[in-house]
Amino acid sequence: MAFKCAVVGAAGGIGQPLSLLLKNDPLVKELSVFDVIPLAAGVAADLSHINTGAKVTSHHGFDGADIRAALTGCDVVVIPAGVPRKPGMTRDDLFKINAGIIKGIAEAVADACPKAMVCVISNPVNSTVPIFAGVLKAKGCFDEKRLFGVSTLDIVRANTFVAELKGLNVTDVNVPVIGGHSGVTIVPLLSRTTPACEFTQEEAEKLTHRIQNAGTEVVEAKAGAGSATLSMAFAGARFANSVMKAMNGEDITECAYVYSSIQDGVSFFSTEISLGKEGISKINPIGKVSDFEQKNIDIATDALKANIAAGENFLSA
Ligand SMILES: NC(=O)C1=CN([C@@H]2O[C@H](COP(=O)(O)OP(=O)(O)OC[C@H]3O[C@@H](n4cnc5c(N)ncnc54)[C@H](O)[C@@H]3O)[C@@H](O)[C@H]2O)C=CC1
Ligand SMILES: O=C([O-])CC(=O)C(=O)O
Repeated sequence: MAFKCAVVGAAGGIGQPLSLLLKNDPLVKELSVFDVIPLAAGVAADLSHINTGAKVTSHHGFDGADIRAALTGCDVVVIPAGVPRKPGMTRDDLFKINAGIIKGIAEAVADACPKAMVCVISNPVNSTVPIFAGVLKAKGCFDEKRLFGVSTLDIVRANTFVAELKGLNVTDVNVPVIGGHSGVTIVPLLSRTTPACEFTQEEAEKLTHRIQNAGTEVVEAKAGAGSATLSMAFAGARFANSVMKAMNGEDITECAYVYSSIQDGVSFFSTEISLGKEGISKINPIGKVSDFEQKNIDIATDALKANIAAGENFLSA
């Protein structure tokens, strides 16, 4: 079975290559391209000339009716809408603008496609996902199995950096990355790398630091012109494809930042999740970790408490 998939923020740096990758995904039967800016129509016209199966439709505009029309009938909604970082900013500095953007999109999802699988890319993910959940709860349609904060780029990066260091074929490597998606909340579980790898303490510390700061590496390299777009499009398309494969009955495991009671003290956390026809079928426990990783999990949990509270307070203000 193939699905109707929307990209919200489709004219942006991530949105355009993400839409391209989804247009090329055989599991997408219709690609609904949405952005507030009129460029969405041009992106859709461009994509529509590609001879793959997905039919392309497009909507744009600031009127709530436009986004609701784009979302109607969608099975999967992927959201890279909102402002990216510039050098010197943290992801939390984006909260002021992106919190409001995410709230509006969540209201539209609740009205137009409350049963869709929702994949939130917009930063700060640690706070935008709690905001999304809060809006759906208020609208009476929150299904914790269908809301995902996309942290896949952290896994993609960890796999790449470990393969480079250990001389492995990168497509064989899998490093679970748990916690959240910013700075110290990003916790790679190098001890659980497959295929099994040994790391010295120095290697583990250096790799962890690089994975936690990889977003900043790109922000600085782009020198004011934005943050990761191409690697994020790749990661977002991989995650959406995993969700759709699971909707078709395949057993799939991915890490994602979700509503979870796995970690004491926080209501959202990323661990490995099993995906099925109805979204999350199981949230896997953290499992065995090294002392270094446990210390990082504790630091991440403290930081996440504040990020989640910021999201919840935004809605109650
Ligand atoms: N989760 C992750 O791993 C990553 C997240 N990001 C985040 O993704 C977001 C987007 O980044 P870029 O594509 O580089 O930014 P961009 O500025 O190039 O594109 C954002 C797009 O969102 C659109 N937009 C703004 N408000 C909207 C609304 N209410 N509805 C629909 N579209 C709207 C804009 O018109 C623009 O086309 C940023 O918040 C960034 O921090 C970026 C990289 C990785
Ligand atoms: O660093 C940023 O601002 C964008 C992002 O989330 C990433 O690249 O991981």
